[in-house]
Amino acid sequence: MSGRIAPVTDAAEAPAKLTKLRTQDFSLPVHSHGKAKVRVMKVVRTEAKHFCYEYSVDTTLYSPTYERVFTADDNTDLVATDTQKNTVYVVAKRTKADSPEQFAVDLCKHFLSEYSILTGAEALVRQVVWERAVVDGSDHDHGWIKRGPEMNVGHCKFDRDDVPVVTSKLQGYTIFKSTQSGFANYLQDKYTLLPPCEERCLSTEMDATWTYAGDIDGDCGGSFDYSSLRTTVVSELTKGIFGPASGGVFSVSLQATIYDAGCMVLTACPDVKNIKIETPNKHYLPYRQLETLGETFEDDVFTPTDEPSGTIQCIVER
Ligand SMILES: O=c1[nH]c(=O)c2[nH]c(=O)[nH]c2[nH]1
Repeated sequence: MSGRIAPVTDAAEAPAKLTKLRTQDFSLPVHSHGKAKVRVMKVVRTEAKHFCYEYSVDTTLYSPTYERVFTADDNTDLVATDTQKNTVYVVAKRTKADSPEQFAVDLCKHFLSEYSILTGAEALVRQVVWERAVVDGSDHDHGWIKRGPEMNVGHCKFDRDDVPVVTSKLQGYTIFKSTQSGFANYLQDKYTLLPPCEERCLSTEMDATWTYAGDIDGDCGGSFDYSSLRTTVVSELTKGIFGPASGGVFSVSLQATIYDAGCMVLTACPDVKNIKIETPNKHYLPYRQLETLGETFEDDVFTPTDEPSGTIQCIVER
């Protein structure tokens, strides 16, 4: 936005402005407008404890009528992207959402009920994960810590006269296994340098995206408890990758491990229709030069590398 605000002159008096240079019109099959990365922190204060929800929100609005904004210099009834930004704060004030999914549904619902010109609304809500601090073994009532790049993401696409379609994502869930992983029996040819191994470290910055099986209540999208479903999804993924706390589970490949974990999610969560798991395989390479330095490599000193990474992914569906 420019800092200079010129008064809007009466169109009848104003000299005509040159507004287009095109010599031909073409069709406009796709258009939308929205605001990206609106950051908001909502603090909920109860007598016993506080809760905090930090979000970065993208909104997108749809209306075929808005074609005229692109093609005919006509901004009539356009919900400005600045208004969309303000709406994020107003809905944050009013919402009872305790999940990014529910906040996304509430935002879409607000836009559709407020502006009849809209045929659809979309919200992408990325939640920064603040972890309650633990002091002397107890959960702190208002202290928080942020660890790692992890985000909880909720997405809602709500077309008028349809039901909201919600997708959930766990982004940047970064894990490391210091044993119980190997990789062998793969194709060996003249291009292969990697030695097979029965013992290695396994690490990934996982993204998991899941969709829901049943219809969401068209009125408010409130029929799923997204927050507790997410807790179950994350705990099944964690269990699937690491195995039991004592002893773990052996990973033959990242492929086999993420399929196993995906199946566990679908078994534990009947409301989840499918889950996409994306795992860049971050390699911890044995630092074998230790031997040249007079030390012995005993599966203990590694060089962390995340580039290049393997890109292992799958969708597991019921
Ligand atoms: O779990 C793995 N899967 C692969 O496909 C692969 N490829 C590779 O070089 N290392 C690994 N590890």
